[in-house]
Amino acid sequence: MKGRNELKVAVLGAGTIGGAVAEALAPHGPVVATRKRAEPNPRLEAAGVRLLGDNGEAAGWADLVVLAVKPRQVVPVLLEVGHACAGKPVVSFAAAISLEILQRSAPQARFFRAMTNTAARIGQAFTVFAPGRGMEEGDLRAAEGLFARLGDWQQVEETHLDVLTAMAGSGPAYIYTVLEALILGALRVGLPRDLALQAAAHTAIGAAHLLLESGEHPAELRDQVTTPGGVTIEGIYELEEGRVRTAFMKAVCAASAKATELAEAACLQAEECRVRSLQRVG
Ligand SMILES: NC(=O)C1=CN([C@@H]2O[C@H](COP(=O)(O)OP(=O)(O)OC[C@H]3O[C@@H](n4cnc5c(N)ncnc54)[C@H](O)[C@@H]3O)[C@@H](O)[C@H]2O)C=CC1
Ligand SMILES: O=C(O)[C@@H]1CCC=N1
Repeated sequence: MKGRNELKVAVLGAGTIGGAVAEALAPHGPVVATRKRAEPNPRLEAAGVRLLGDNGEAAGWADLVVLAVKPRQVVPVLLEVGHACAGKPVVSFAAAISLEILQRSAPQARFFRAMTNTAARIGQAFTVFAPGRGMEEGDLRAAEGLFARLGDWQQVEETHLDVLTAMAGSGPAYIYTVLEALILGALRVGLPRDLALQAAAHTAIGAAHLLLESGEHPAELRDQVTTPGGVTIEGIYELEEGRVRTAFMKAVCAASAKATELAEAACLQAEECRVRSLQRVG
């Protein structure tokens, strides 16, 4: 494989995640993207992304293919473009679609199964990935180069990907729920809207950086804020009454269980698609 800067990348499915990936990569090398309807997309075009209407043409042109269609579209798209992906690394960002399904749908391609989040749009995502079988020299470097454009990244065991989908992939939705609630609380007391938003967002950023940089446990860091008989403990007391920690634990468990359920449904769908395509050939 060539170094990332010379790689031609095709993003199949330039929606929320595919669009973010295409935008992040375009300043550093040639990128084409496809969508279901290839209508003009000024934002992607301004970023230098060329839109194509044909997945096979896009994949055939590329050195590295990114798959960012909805999970139910993954197998049909791979059956459509498998020949054009032959001998190439393919990065799938689809939730719940296992390496086994990816590899069986396009056996001649080499797959990475990855999960990222919407902060990829500004290069601040956390991306996790597991490589499939048969990687060639340079594949890992090319994929890591791509993930680095999206933010921080880490290689993980595939078995962790469903729960990481519920954490790193879905996570921004939970954080926005918290931030929205904090803003609403401040509005209720009468803080101006913009000031409430700035205070909530910057406080979340600072708290997350301190957690990563200090290496201290979140409970320890929370304790440092909580003055005996002071202000914070009144807020913490209300949160505990609302069983907020239980609610978040249940949220991650439920989302993770859903990812596993989707993975099981995806296996059945993959089998149905394969049978239908074999019947068409026969
Ligand atoms: N939205 C999120 O926060 C995250 C989503 N993902 C995964 O990324 C994938 C895409 O999700 P979103 O970006 O949210 O969906 P989306 O609906 O915004 O984007 C999907 C795109 O695929 C296009 N598309 C549909 N059928 C196609 C086909 N046959 N050929 C080419 N393009 C086609 C659609 O036109 C659309 O632009 C999913 O598999 C999801 O699990 C992963 C991480 C986070
Ligand atoms: O909700 C979903 O299924 C996707 C996967 C992670 C974030 N969004």
